[in-house]
Amino acid sequence: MELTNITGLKGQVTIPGDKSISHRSIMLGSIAKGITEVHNFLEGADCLATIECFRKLGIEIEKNQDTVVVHGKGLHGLTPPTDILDVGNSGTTTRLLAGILCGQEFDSKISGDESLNSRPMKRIMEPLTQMGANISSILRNDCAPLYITKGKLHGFHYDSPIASAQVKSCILLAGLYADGETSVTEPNLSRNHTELMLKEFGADLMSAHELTNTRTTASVRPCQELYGQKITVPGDISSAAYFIAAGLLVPDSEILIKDIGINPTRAGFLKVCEDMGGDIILQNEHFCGGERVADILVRTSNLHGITIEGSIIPTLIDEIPIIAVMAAMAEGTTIIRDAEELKVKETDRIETVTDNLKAMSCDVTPTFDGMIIEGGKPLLGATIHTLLDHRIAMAFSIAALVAEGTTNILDSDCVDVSYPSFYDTFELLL
Ligand SMILES: O=C(O)C1=C[C@@H](OP(=O)(O)O)[C@@H](O)[C@H](O)C1
Ligand SMILES: C=C(OP(=O)(O)O)C(=O)O
Repeated sequence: MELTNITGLKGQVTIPGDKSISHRSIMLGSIAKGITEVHNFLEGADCLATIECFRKLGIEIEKNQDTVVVHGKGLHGLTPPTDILDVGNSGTTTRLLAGILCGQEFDSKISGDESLNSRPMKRIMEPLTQMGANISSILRNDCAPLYITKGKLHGFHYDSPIASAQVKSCILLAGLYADGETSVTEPNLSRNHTELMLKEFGADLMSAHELTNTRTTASVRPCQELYGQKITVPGDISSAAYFIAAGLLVPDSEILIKDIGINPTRAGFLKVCEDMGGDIILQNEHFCGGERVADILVRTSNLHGITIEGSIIPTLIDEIPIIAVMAAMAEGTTIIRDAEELKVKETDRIETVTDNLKAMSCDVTPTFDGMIIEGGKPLLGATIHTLLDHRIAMAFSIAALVAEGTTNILDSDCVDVSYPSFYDTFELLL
């Protein structure tokens, strides 16, 4: 995809459904009793992989336009898959599905693409094994393919060394099949979509803000059944982030982005935009199925560098590539630290972000847990090596809109993983 700089992005856009919530709607819908109707489901490759996995586990899932109907068969209604479960590029599918499969009576195997099969799975294998699960890495390298056989899960408390919603959710979902209470404490609060949705489905769950002892513990008790729900998935803040950044950076722009999920455990990006001096206004705030939603009005702004560290990091982890692009255009220095998790995403995002920013003539230094960006110098068009990482493709497409000359985004089709219509949305604003 070749892109050049532009001015004056104007108009109103809606953004496809949230990826994290779409995954969870299929998973919980499948193990709940009765029908779950999901509106504004994200038809990205990752979420479609989740649908295919649950179909292989015997669940009927109908898909028409943006509505998905899941015919849930109850907590113990999944049936043995006849084939390996292919999770494609999706870490979320892998780790949450593994939690559910550890509670089943049958054997299963999970595998994905080359990037997925190189991502760390010890982070779930270790606590699941402590719970009594039988889960192993087939190649004995602590990565997928994973092999799961019947175990006997017992209630368990896990002190997670990392703030990861995938680890937390995996343990809580396994906890639905345990013989007692299961709880997870994380060093900082990660996105709590699993906790919110489990509650909607009738689980006996206490989430972080309700427990007085610590803000970062969630616990679940076994229950008889979950019950199918009607879910409207809010627009994905991680996808909206590219258009918010475009609105802030592209001269003479004003964009209204409708119905975006702004769950505080997820929307750290909005605070960063404000702290950098961005002109952002939230309108029409309301709740939808336990999730906070708003319209976001953004106008071109002069940004300045800031330091981003500590407990905000898990609330914006997927937005760091686009934050880095904003930092390159902002006056002064931006420091990002405590973000070592970036190394184990679809690519090592410390490396892919800093390599590509350097290619665009930005003064950036990678560090062991983040990066230091000296902003304010013009970016120059370049060839961007996405390494098939969707977030890199989208973040550098925005950089291309404000860079001098032409930028060539290699393998730009990888946006299909989380936002197949990404380039079409742009057309609406030109
Ligand atoms: O739970 C989720 O839906 C996700 C959690 C995050 O991963 P970690 O839990 O590994 O940090 C995030 O990076 C990923 O895109 C989606
Ligand atoms: C890291 C991501 O997703 P996952 O871990 O589900 O592959 C992402 O979407 O940026």
